[in-house]
Amino acid sequence: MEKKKVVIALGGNALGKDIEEQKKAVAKTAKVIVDLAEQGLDIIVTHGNGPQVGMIQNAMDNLVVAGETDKQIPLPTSVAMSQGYIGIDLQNAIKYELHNRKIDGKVSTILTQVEVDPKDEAFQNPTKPIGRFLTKEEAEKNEANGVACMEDAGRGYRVVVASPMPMRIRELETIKTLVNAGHIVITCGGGGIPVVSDEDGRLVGTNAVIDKDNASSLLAAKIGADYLVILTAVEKVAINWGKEDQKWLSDITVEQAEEYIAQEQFAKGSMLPKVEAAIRFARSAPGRRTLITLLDKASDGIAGKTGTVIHS
Ligand SMILES: Nc1ncnc2c1ncn2[C@@H]1O[C@H](COP(=O)(O)OP(=O)(O)O)[C@@H](O)[C@H]1O
Ligand SMILES: NC(=O)OP(=O)(O)O
Repeated sequence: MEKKKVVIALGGNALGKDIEEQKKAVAKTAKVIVDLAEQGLDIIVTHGNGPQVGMIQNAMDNLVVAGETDKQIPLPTSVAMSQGYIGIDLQNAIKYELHNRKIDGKVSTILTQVEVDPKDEAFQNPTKPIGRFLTKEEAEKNEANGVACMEDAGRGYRVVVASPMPMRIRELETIKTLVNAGHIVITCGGGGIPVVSDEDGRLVGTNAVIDKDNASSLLAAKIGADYLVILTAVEKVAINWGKEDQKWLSDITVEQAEEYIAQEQFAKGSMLPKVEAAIRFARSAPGRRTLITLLDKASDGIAGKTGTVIHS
């Protein structure tokens, strides 16, 4: 019997806030991933890069400020860098966990390019938070210098960049080949390196950060996954989030999810893209389900004991 395929999308807390924290965080994340692999599931891992890509851009911009170069690093190049350094830590942590459990598993990280539509309206309306949280004063200073900022789900202000919808995963065939060969595959890091096709069919990076949950939903649909698991900083999705009458959701249909979206129950740039990604995945074929929960609760969630499941 064919093994069930699960796409696991890792949020910020699975990676830690800086390079030191990342080393520790991925060790814990790797245990969760290998637990699921041991249940006989084919695992494809994706991850975010919001804090990391902001940090890289900042570091690169500081080189310009320091006069060490006059060339700014394009955002898609920073996305590629984030895929590399997050991917290698994840890959090595999963490999080590497999080794500790005496499992002879294969793990690969794929630098993944994701095509977007250059006419996507998102290029005119930046919504993707990147980098660290800022104070209101820092955000206002950025705005005055032409750097868009936005309040992020009640947690502070952050720089925001364009986040077009992912259209096509260019390395899809490579991903399928490696999954079919039994690899745990790390792909679509940071939503994928955003590219557009030029007139000669060349792929050219474009200034954006694709939402990793949207990219994960597209990937899950295209590789025929059974389950999309979005691991984040909350055990369940809520309505009336942060209010006195907050209510956790365990199991909702896509129609109920759409009603809640219409009521603006989910914050833009954080929970909203997750729920929208889940809806698109559920609609891509019958029986497809998305679980949203905490990293530590992934196994319990897959066993139906916790988390929020969104289905047709
Ligand atoms: N309705 C909601 N229910 C639960 N969490 C919500 C809701 N609206 C906003 N959030 C926030 O969204 C966060 C998850 O989004 P985010 O931090 O962007 O995810 P990621 O883990 O992918 O980095 C939660 O930790 C919570 O603070
Ligand atoms: N690219 C992306 O969606 O990153 P986060 O999940 O860290 O926001």
